[in-house]
Amino acid sequence: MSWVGDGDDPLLEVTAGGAAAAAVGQHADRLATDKIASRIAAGDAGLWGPAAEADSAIRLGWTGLHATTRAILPALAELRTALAADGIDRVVLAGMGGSSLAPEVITQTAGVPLVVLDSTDPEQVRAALAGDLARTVLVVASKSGDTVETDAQRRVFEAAFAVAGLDAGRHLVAVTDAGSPLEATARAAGYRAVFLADPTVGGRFSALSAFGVVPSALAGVDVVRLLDQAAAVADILTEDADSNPALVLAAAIAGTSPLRDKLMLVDEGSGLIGLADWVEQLVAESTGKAGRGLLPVATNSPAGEPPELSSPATDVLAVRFVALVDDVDDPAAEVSIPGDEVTVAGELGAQFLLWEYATVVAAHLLGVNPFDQPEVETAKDAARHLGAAPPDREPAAFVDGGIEVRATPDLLLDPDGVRIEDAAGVIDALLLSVPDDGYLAVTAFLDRAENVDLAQVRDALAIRTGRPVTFGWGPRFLHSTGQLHKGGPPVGVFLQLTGAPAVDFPVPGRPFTFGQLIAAQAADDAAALAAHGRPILRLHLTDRAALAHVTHLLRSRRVPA
Ligand SMILES: O=P(O)(O)OC[C@H]1O[C@](O)(CO)[C@@H](O)[C@@H]1O
Repeated sequence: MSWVGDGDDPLLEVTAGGAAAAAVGQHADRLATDKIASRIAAGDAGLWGPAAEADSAIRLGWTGLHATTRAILPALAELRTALAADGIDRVVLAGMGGSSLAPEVITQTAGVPLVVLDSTDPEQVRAALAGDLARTVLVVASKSGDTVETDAQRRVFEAAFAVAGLDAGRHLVAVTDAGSPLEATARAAGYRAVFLADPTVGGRFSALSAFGVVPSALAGVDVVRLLDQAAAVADILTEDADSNPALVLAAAIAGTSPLRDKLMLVDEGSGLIGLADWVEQLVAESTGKAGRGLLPVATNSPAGEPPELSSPATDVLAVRFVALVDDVDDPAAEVSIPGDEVTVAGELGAQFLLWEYATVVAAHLLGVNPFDQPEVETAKDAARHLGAAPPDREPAAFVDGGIEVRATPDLLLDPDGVRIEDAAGVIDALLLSVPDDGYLAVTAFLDRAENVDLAQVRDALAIRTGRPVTFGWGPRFLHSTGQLHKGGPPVGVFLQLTGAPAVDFPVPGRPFTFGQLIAAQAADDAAALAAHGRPILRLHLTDRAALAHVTHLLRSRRVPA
C-alpha cells in the first residue's frame, strides 16, 4: 500500500508491503484516532509514560525548528561573508553524534566540502590538522559542551592555530547550549561567533537546528531551501490521519507482529548521501533501551542489495530510500509493493522531520522514552573522568601475527572446550555465537578515511553468519548504536577492532594523548558490553598494516557447517 503525503505533487511518500503493510493497517488508524501527531506538535509530554515526562517536556522543540531556526540565518550569512573576506574557505566540524551527523548528510547531499572530525583516532585528527589552517574555520559543536572527543578536538585546533601564528578566535565558531562549558570557553577565548541552540531539542533531533545549519551554511549549503523542505510538510506530519506519512512509517517499523526489529536501510537512488547514518543514530539511540529497540543496519553494499535481504529472516525489514515519483496519477491510490518492505521518498529537509516524528511515534508504540540515552551517559561520564593513566589494558589472551586477541571467556574455547590459540579460530567462535534472533556489530576504532575498505567486511560477515551485521567507526558509533548495544535487546555479539596509531600526540591541557583516549574508549566499551553479558572479541593490531590480514580472515574463513 502506498501513502502520498499530499496531493498530486508528493513531497513525501511512504509505502509499505507485506508485514509492514499489515502493521500500518493495524496501528495507523488508532494513532490517528488517539491524535498522536497533533499532540506531539502541541508539545504533549504525556505520550511516552510518566517516567519519560521530565525528558519529553523539554525535548519537543524540534517540531518547530523549520520556523524558529530562521532567526539565526542573517547572522550566519554575515559570518559566511566575513570568513570569505578573510580568505577562510575550509570548514572543519568537530562534533559527535547529533552534533555532526546531520551536517555530514546535508553537505554530502549538496555536494559541498565539509571536513567532519568525529573521531579521536590520532591519524584522523592529524589529517584534519594538516589542512591550510590560515584558510580553516573550526566549528566546535556540542550541546552539552563537555563531550570529551569534541573537547579534545577543540583543544588541539586552538593550539595549532596559535602555533601557526594565527589569531585563533578568528578561526573558531561554537554551536552549543546556553550556559554550557563550551559557551563559557568560547566567549573567554574570543571565538568570532557563538551560536546558542534551542535547549528544547536533543542532539539526535537537532538536524534543523543551529547544529545542522551552522556548519552546513558556512560550507556553502542553501539552508533556507532545507528549512523550506521541512516547512512544506510540517502540517501534513501533524495531521491525525491514517495517511500521515509519519504515522505510516512509525507503524511500519515498530508495529509488525512478530516485530521485525532489524531495519535494513538501503539507498536506491534517493540522492540523499549518508541519510542512513543519521537515521541510525536517531532510531537506535531513541528506541534502544529497557531491553527493547529497533536496530538500524546502515548498508553500503557494493552490490546494492545487502546479503540479509536475499532471503530475509522473520525479524528483518527492508527500508529503502528511493527517489520521489513525480507523476503520481492518483494520490489516494494504493500501490502494492513486494515483500516485507518499506520505501521512503522525500527531500532531505522533509525526511529529517518525517523520521523525527516517526521515531517518537515508534517509541510510543514500543513503550520506551525516546529522549534519554542512559547507557551512553555512563560511557560519556567514564570518558570525562579519564585520569592521568587510562584504565589498565586487559592483557591479551594471545598474540597471532601482530594481532593481540582479547575476548570474553566463552569465545576462547572451541566446541570441545579446548582453548583456541589462533585468530581465525576465535573469529569462527565469535561468528558461531550470534543468536538466531541476534546480530553481529563490528566496531572499528580506526581511521574511517584511511581504512575505508574495512567497511566492506560487513557484507562478507552477513553471508557467513546469515544474520544482520552492523559496521560502525569508533568512537562515533558510541553516540549512535552504542545506546542500543547496551540498552536494547541483549542479542548483540561484538567484534572490536583497534590499532596502534603510526602517530600520537597529546591532548593539550589533558593528562593523556589521543591514542590513549581512543584506547580507553574502546576498553571502556568492551568492559561495558561484557558487563551486560555480551560476547565480545577484541582484535588489536600492533601495526595497522595487519588490517589486510584481519580483513582476509573475516572474509575468508568458513564457519564449520
Ligand atoms: O552535542 P553533545 O552534547 O556533544 O553530544 C553529542 C552526542 O552525544 C550524545 O549525547 C550521546 O550519544 C548524543 O545524543 C549527542 O548527539
